[in-house]
Amino acid sequence: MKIKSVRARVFEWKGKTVPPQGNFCSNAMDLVYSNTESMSTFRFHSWTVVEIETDDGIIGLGNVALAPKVAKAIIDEYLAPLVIGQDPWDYEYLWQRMYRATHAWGRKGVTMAAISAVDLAIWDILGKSVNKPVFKLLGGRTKEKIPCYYSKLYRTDLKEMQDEAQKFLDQGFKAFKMRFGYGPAHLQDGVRENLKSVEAIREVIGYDTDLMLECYMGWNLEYAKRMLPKLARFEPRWLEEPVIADDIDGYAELNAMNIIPISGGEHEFSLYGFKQLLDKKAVSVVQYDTNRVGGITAAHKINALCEAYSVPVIPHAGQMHNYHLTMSTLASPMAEYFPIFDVEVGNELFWYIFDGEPVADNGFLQLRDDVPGLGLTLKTEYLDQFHIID
Ligand SMILES: O=C(O)[C@H](O)[C@H](O)[C@@H](O)CO
Ligand SMILES: [Mg+2]
Repeated sequence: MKIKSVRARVFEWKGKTVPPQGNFCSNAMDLVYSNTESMSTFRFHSWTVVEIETDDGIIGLGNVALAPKVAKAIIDEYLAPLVIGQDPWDYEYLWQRMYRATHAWGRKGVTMAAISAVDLAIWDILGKSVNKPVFKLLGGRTKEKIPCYYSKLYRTDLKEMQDEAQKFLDQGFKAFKMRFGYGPAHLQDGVRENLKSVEAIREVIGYDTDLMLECYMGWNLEYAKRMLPKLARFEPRWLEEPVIADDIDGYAELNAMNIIPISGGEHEFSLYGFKQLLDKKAVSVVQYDTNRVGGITAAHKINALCEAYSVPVIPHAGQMHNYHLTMSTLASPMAEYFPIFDVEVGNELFWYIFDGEPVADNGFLQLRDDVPGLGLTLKTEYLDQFHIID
């Protein structure tokens, strides 16, 4: 079996969107002077879909959400020629070809995300070629079903947030992630607002349910150090990305305070990046995303690394490419889950592009043994609401 063609298309959402409501999630731009458009860097309304076809007619599907147009250019110009004509079963060799050929200017960020998309499509082909779901090629079923946490709860009106939490508590979710709206720029008022929002959610979900707190890199080290003791009474399972991804020492310092476990990794790339985080004990929960970190070939290795360091892996965003790794890895106890919503931040766009995503049932997800590959197909229902760049 040989790879015949690689097609990367950008799906730009042109349909209805929910307008941003104030600062509904702190983020790295909050600390930059004159940031009137902080939320615009945070929302992403397009996605790159990669289809790789083999000479025996199998089509593998991959995807990448970071900087979609740039990712497409990297795939078209640099990655496609490296894999066309090759045997997809040589996936490690192909991964190394892509990684090393782009190393001088790639390594992390959008290049690694583009490599991820190609790698995902290759694994989809492998599964389809032997009629097995990808998780069966990675070690198989390590759990009967995957526990998942409800991920949304952006900072809006507190009553609205409470109603949202109640609705999904009633649907059986036993773990929730909420977002902070405020950071250092909002001074003491913002500190109070942040605490009020966590209190409001705990009021609804109680203390027998897990609660995770997301900063999305919108804080700095000094602010995070002040916040940790104040947040401890709410018993969060983790505090996510308190500082920017490059401040690994900052993560390590916060984690060493041993007040709240610190999580991160959704903006880290490659096996080496994760080794650094683990060596420094910078995170207590690893949250790579398979469509950024180097695809399944890289994520599978990172899982082994995390197992050896006894650090759990709870990948970013959920979605099929991550669920297969969660299912096949004992070190991965849970998945993130974005439900179907109107298009707002962008995570939910996955539902509009692909069919095959499992729907949570009572706080659990199931992967089927009888669906080969990654189990995704392109959805036709919303096609007319996308502008597609071929
Ligand atoms: O952890 C997450 O889910 C991410 O940080 C989200 O993708 C981001 O959009 C914040 O909601
Ligand atoms: Mg996050």
